Amino acid sequence: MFAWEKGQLNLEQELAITETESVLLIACPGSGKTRTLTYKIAYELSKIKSSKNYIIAITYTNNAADEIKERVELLGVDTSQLWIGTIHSFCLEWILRPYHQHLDELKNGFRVINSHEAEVIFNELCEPYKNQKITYWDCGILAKPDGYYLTCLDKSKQQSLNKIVNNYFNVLKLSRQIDFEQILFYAYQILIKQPIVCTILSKLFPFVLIDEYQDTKEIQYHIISKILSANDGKSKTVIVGDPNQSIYDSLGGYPMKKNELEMLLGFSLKEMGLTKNYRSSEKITNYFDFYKTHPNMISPEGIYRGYPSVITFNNSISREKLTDEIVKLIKYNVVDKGISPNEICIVAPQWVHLASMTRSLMIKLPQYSFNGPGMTPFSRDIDNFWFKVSRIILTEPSPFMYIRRLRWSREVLYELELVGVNLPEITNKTFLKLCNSIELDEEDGLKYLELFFTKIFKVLSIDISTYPTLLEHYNSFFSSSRSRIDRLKKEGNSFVEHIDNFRKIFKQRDGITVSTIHGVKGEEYDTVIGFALLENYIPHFNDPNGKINSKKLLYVLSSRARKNLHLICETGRNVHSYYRPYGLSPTPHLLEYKYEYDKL
Ligand SMILES: Nc1ncnc2c1ncn2[C@@H]1O[C@H](COP(=O)(O)OP(=O)(O)OP(=O)(O)O)[C@@H](O)[C@H]1O
Repeated sequence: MFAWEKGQLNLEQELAITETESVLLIACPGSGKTRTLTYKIAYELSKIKSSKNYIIAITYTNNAADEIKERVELLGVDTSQLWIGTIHSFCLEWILRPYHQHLDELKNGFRVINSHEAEVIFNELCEPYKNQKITYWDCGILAKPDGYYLTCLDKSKQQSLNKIVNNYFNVLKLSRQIDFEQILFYAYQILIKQPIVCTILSKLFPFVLIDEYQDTKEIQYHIISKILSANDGKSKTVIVGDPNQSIYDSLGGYPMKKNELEMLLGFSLKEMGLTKNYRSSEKITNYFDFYKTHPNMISPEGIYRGYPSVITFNNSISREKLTDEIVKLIKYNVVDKGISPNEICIVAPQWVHLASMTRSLMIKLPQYSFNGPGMTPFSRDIDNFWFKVSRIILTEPSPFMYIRRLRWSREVLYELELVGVNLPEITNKTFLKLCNSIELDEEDGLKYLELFFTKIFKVLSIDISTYPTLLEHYNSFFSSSRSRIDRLKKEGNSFVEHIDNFRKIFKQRDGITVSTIHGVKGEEYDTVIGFALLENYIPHFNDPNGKINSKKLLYVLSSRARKNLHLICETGRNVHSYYRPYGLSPTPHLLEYKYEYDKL
């Protein structure tokens, strides 16, 4: 049985790990959820009785899956019976690929399109609706157990949108393609039409862990419950998350109530909690407590508990002086407070505010490097074969990255095997060695990758044009990257094409981070600087649950900080001479909170 040394876990964490019944684990920010999940997975792996069983862990992002998997490996546990990934990967790997023939819509094969490809189709279909101002951005679709729903709240557009979405589905059907929402929808259809699939899967999985349940969609709860409920409660689960940090309401994510979950699962859940915050100072924990929307216990216990935090609020700075104000705060934190630039994060509610801010800061602070948004030359399209190869090509062969790159190599070889490429001589180690041995003198990132791909596949004697899946993925990878780069260049990011910028995507945190609130979910920094904290952005102007969602966003933003927190509501954004002469007002919850902020 997997065991740990005394002091590595607190009592709450230990109880959650050793509990033999199914658990709903409510974890406050910074409570060591990742550590607890890592040990829980290792513990469950060590309890496995049959070589046919798998421990399943569903994470919100592929990055989280990578991080948890590596941490389990570092604990020295054999992970060959661990499957970890997002719900989309889970549905593809365990339901759609093995059982697609049970569904008329998929029985002749299918290909998953990425968001860029979906955008291209929608852009064309929206053309005739230009005068109604309907664009791709209105075409959000949410899969629910009983069908697809539009996410656009503007009722006047809905009739046209229904037509567009119908046409979109027809285009996909004709080309035997499916998108991300359809992955979930069809997976669920297979489970309800073929209960035997649920039975088979439930017998394979003695334990299923669901992370970030507060951002889980209704159909995802149904998919997991259908499987778990098929084993008369013998398959156990831990469902973990924090209802206070549920910020994906607009995408259909919500923390399902315990009794509803139990109804779906057909068995009861023991409610447990992680209440000790190891991240922030007492001052910061007390500050963000105001924004909670669900009652919870939280007690600061970490090494920064007594840190003399500085919390500031500025609602008088003008938009013109905003960059200078942020420069001042960065210098204050680095020079006066001794905080490393890597530990500073600048956050705003929307991407649009961040791209220009990153550029201005890069000019004013050339001595620091910035990890800004909108600089990524290709999307993290984790299901694309060439994206998987790129991860290996664009990362350095360092001891620190070895385990990760070896796993990526294994994934690449597995994908090749799936499409019918036979490489009996090549192991993950030899594939990695081969990638490490190739040297190219090319500065343009896309050309570099093209040349690299050609070289590797020449050495392996693989003609990709004879493998339709590889070719489709190749075209999709390059066309979506090209259009992304063109857009970024038009916006003024001239460095975006350079190979060094491509390499940055997979680098560990390096420099000051600039991100949205949604983007910093799960992360932690010594100092957090938030700006554009204004009505219409927090909450979003068309959010029907705006009041509560605004609190949740402020909760997530403030709870990322270990030491210092700076909140800015600049004046002069979206000025309207009659009804908004000073621009948008600060987010109402910030004004409501009568906190005694520090003065700098
Ligand atoms: N038992 C423990 N003793 C001391 N430190 C701990 C313990 N467990 C976790 N930590 C530390 O607490 C910090 C926060 O942990 P983690 O990032 O896992 O939080 P989290 O619960 O996922 O937070 P959030 O939900 O806000 O993203 C980490 O630096 C971690 O090393």
